[in-house]
Amino acid sequence: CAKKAKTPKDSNNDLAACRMLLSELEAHQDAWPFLSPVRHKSVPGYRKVIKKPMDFSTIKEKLTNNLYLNLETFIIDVNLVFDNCQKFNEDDSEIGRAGHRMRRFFDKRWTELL
Ligand SMILES: Cn1cc(C(=O)NCCCNC(=O)c2ccc(F)cc2)ccc1=O
Repeated sequence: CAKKAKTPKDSNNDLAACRMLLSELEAHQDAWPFLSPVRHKSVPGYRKVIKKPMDFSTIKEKLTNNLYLNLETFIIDVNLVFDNCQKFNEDDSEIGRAGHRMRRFFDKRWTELL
């Protein structure tokens, strides 16, 4: 089917949805490893292994500075947080488990928006 043209209203709705989703992520009890950038000085190997660090505070900053074109580009950054977490942490670790729980929560919430 033909792509629906994006109106300014659609973009504003996307922006509101991103803000809402981000605030729910930040409020989640398992969000603590993702609230601020990983301090690579105190996490050996992180800077070498993770090429594109991302965290919820950086996403919030990008949202505030209008750097997300739409819901899709926002979801790409949120998934980057969880992909980085899976890459660097064992599944059976505190932070690894938190990452899996947060990804499951996020997938459920944004699909409820569609
Ligand atoms: C995603 N990731 C995070 C870490 C990591 O060490 N992250 C900081 C944990 C310590 N930070 C807290 O405990 C905290 C932070 C904010 C807050 F509001 C309450 C508690 C290491 C590897 C990795 O892949």
